[in-house]
Amino acid sequence: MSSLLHVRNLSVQSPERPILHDVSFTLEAGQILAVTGESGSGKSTLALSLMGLLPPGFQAHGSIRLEETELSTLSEQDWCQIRGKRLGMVFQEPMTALNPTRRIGTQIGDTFRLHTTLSRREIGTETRTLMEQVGLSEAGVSERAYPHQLSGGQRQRVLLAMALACQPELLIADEFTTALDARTQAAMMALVSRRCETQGMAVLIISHDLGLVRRYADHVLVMKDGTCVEQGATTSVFDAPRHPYTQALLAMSLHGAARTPLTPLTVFTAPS
Ligand SMILES: Nc1ncnc2c1ncn2[C@@H]1O[C@H](COP(=O)(O)OP(=O)(O)OP(=O)(O)O)[C@@H](O)[C@H]1O
Repeated sequence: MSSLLHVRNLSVQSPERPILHDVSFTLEAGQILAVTGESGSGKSTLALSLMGLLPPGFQAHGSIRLEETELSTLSEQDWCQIRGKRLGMVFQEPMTALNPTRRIGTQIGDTFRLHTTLSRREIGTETRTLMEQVGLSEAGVSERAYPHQLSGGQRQRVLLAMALACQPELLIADEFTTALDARTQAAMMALVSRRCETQGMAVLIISHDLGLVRRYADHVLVMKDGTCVEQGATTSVFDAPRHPYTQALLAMSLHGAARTPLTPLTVFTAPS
């Protein structure tokens, strides 16, 4: 079976220095891959590369294939056909991603207006269905509400609704549950997992919360200094980590530091 996402030898250079070095991995439909590692290890840069959203001046080399589409060579016009439709995205800070002057129902509907030919009436129905699925309706949130009238968790649900609207093949989620309470986090992850099971959506989730990674991810990729130091099935990596850095990360999480951003660890590796 060929993979949904196929990343080969991805390297990224900022105007000042190399940021990612030769990162390779695959992700199958219906699976959740968690990318973890200390702050500054390049996790967000990896996510931005996959979405064609690297900052100006950054250069990427290598191959990123979404099924048959090579993403690394797409024009900006082609990217607009893929983002929001085949690739859904959710980030940690919902306030910057939402337009403060527009009602949330309109913003969720925008995704349909941009990527489908649904009628106004159908978009209204789809928007209400999505709001139910992400738990906004149950919380009494109206589609006529503005972002500032919502809690952080509710705004994050709006973003998730927008990301899921067009039933993307791949959802990229960068620390999107980090600021949420445990109950909301579990509800959001349950929804995402359900989409993986029922629609075969694949998820690349960036998280430093090793409890969440262990609970939801099928596979895990551990980053350090822009390099993937270890990857594999979550159970294998957690039960028998091979790299000293992964061993140190797991040991640290056992001591209760899992939900705070991971600060650089000093890991002494025997010279090879
Ligand atoms: N816009 C930018 N310009 C220059 N350097 C950047 C920029 N964005 C990120 N970097 C650098 O790239 C490296 C990787 O950053 P990145 O945000 O990808 O790490 P991260 O693992 O996601 O960290 P965190 O967990 O803190 O979000 C860091 O050294 C950072 O300083």
